[in-house]
Amino acid sequence: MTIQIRSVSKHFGAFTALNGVNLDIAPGELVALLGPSGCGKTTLLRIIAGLESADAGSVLFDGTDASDLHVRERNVGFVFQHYALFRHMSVFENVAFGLRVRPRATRPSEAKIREKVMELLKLVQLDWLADRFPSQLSGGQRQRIALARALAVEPQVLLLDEPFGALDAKVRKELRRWLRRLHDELHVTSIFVTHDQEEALEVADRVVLMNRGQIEQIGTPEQVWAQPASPFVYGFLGDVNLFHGRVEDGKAHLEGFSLPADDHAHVGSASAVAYVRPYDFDVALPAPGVEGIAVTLARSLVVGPIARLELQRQGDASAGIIEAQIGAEQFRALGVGVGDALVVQPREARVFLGENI
Ligand SMILES: Nc1ncnc2c1ncn2[C@@H]1O[C@H](COP(=O)(O)OP(=O)(O)OP(=O)(O)O)[C@@H](O)[C@H]1O
Repeated sequence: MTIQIRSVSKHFGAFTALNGVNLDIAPGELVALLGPSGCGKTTLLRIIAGLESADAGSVLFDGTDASDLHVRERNVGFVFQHYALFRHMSVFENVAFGLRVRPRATRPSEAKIREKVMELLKLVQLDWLADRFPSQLSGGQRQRIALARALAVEPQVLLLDEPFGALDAKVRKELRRWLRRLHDELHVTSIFVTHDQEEALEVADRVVLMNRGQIEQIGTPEQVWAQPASPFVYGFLGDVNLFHGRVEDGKAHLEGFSLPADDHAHVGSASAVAYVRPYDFDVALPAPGVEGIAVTLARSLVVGPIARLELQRQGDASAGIIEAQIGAEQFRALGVGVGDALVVQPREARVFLGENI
C-alpha cells in the first residue's frame, strides 16, 4: 500500500497544527515521524488513520483519495502508547476481537480464528500467555499483544503512536529491535510516531523530521544524521554546540576559531551559525602553536571508554559551556583536573547562513 499525503493542513481554532504537509510512503516501508512535543506528529497520524479530518489537502491510499473513507474502511491497524487492551478479556480474546466483530459473512470460523490468533501470538513470541489477562502482563508484553491485536485483521497500514513511550529504557530498546525484525518479516507499510531520535534512527527506513506543523527533512537515518537540512534538524538529532559568527568569502569565522565553509563558497559576506557535535573537537593542552579556543575544564565525567567534558571559555564567564567528548584514555593522558586550561579546536562543523536561523 502506498500512502501519499498531499498539502495537508489542519487548524484547531486559530492554531495551525499542520501546515501544507507533503509525504510519500512506499509499500512496505517503515517510516518514523519524529519531532518535539506539539509539532503535529499525532495529528498527522490521526488524519492518515481517518480519526481526524484535514482542513485542506488529501491522503491517498494506493493512488485513491481516502479523505472521505471512514476509519473502518481504511484497513489500518493501530497501536497507541497507552495500552488499549480490554481488561476483562484474556490475551487470546483480545487478539481475536477484531475477527470476532466482523460481519457474519466475512467472519472466519472458530477454528480459523484460533489458528490465526495462535499464529500471531507466536509471531510476537507470547503464545504461552494466551490465557492470561492484561493485568498479569508486563508493559512490554502488553504492547506486543496490542501489536498482535492490530495485526489480526491483516491491516494494509500499521500506525503506531509512541508505542513504547510508557516503557522503561531497557525494554524500549529491546522492543524497538523486535519491531524492526517483525517488520522485516511482515512488510506491512508502517508509520510510527516518536519524539525519541535514537528510536527513530534505529528502527525506521526513513525518518520524517517535523517542526511546528511542517516537515523539515525526510531521509534515511544516515542522511538526516550526516546531512541535516536545517539548524532545527541538527539540534534535534543529538547534542550540539552552537557558535555564532560570519561567513566571509567561503570561510566561517566563529567565536574563537575559523574553518572552511565549503557549502557556502559562493557567499561574499553573511551572518552564520555553526554547529559542532561534542565528538568533533580536538582537545589539547595549551602549548605554542596549538590553535583553538582557550577553555578551562569545568567538569568531567568518564563513562566506560568515553570522557564527557564541560569546558568554560576563558575570559568570558557568561559564554555558554562547550561540551566535548573524547576517549577516556586520551583524557587520562592529558592529566588535567577541574580548573585546568585546555584548547579545543573543532575538526568539523556544520555552517548555516543567517537566513536559516
Ligand atoms: N483536539 C485538539 N484541539 C486543540 N488543539 C489540539 C487538538 N489536538 C492537538 N492540538 C494541538 O495541536 C498541536 C499538535 O498536536 P499533536 O498531538 O499532533 O502533537 P505531537 O507532535 O504528536 O506531540 P506529542 O509528542 O506531545 O504527542 C499541539 O499544539 C496540540 O496542543
